[in-house]
Amino acid sequence: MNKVTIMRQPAKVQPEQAPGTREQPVAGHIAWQEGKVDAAQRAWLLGQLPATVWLTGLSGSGKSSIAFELERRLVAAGHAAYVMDGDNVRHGLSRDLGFSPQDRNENIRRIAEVAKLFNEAGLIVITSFISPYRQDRDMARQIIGEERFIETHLCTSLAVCEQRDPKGLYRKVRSGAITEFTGISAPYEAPLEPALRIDTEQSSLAQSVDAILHRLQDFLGSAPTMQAV
Ligand SMILES: Nc1ncnc2c1ncn2[C@@H]1O[C@H](COP(=O)(O)OS(=O)(=O)O)[C@@H](OP(=O)(O)O)[C@H]1O
Ligand SMILES: Nc1ncnc2c1ncn2[C@@H]1O[C@H](COP(=O)(O)OP(=O)(O)O)[C@@H](O)[C@H]1O
Repeated sequence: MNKVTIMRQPAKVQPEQAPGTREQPVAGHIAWQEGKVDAAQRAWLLGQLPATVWLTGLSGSGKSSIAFELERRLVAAGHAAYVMDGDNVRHGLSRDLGFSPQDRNENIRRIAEVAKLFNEAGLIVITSFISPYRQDRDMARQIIGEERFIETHLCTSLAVCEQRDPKGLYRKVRSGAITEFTGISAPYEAPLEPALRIDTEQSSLAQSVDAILHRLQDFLGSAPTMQAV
């Protein structure tokens, strides 16, 4: 088999997490299996470094609109990107979960683990979840890895979100048809030091996406070169 030498190791590529160093202990009799392709080779193949743009904000703050436009712009520029969106994930992966703090925690844990796998496959992942609890976002950061985690707070005010009410949910909340609704009858804990903070009342969709693309520049630059010897 050819031995592969990475000529320029990309700064952001993280070593694989060693088994046994995980936060949660894995069940006994399960051994970590090493693959034969590493993160640097995938980066070379795709011409990008993986990252997760973690959008967080109230319902109606613009998460889905920004996520799908960012994905469109990235793919149009030749990048491998994928959106994980709250409503869509709750149709499948998290269809058994509701909106209690415990269920939201499990939802975010699952999403973070999937985002990590997609990052390991080399993709740029855009997640679009309210993710209202600081502790849950910190868990996601830990699972995905600090270097790859770009926390982006859409800080659009509750008043503006409620005025937009794109799905008519706030109206239903006010009539009592929906309980535990973030921002009204359930908390939203704003990030203290996000990588990016965007108020979609002040920034247009295009300006918001431009700001995230700017922050992603280091990941989209030239890929490391690889030489087979
Ligand atoms: N009680 C309650 N609170 C908040 N949101 C609710 C609720 N019930 C339904 N919805 C709809 O579910 C979407 C949020 O799901 P998420 O997976 O992003 O939520 S969380 O991150 O687990 O808190 C959310 O999507 P967005 O409006 O895009 O934010 C709503 O459409
Ligand atoms: N600058 C903006 N960025 C994103 N969405 C905006 C902006 N200005 C107005 N909107 C509108 O606000 C609504 C946001 O809804 P959505 O993207 O579904 O938010 P969320 O996913 O956070 O619930 C959409 O109807 C969108 O057209």
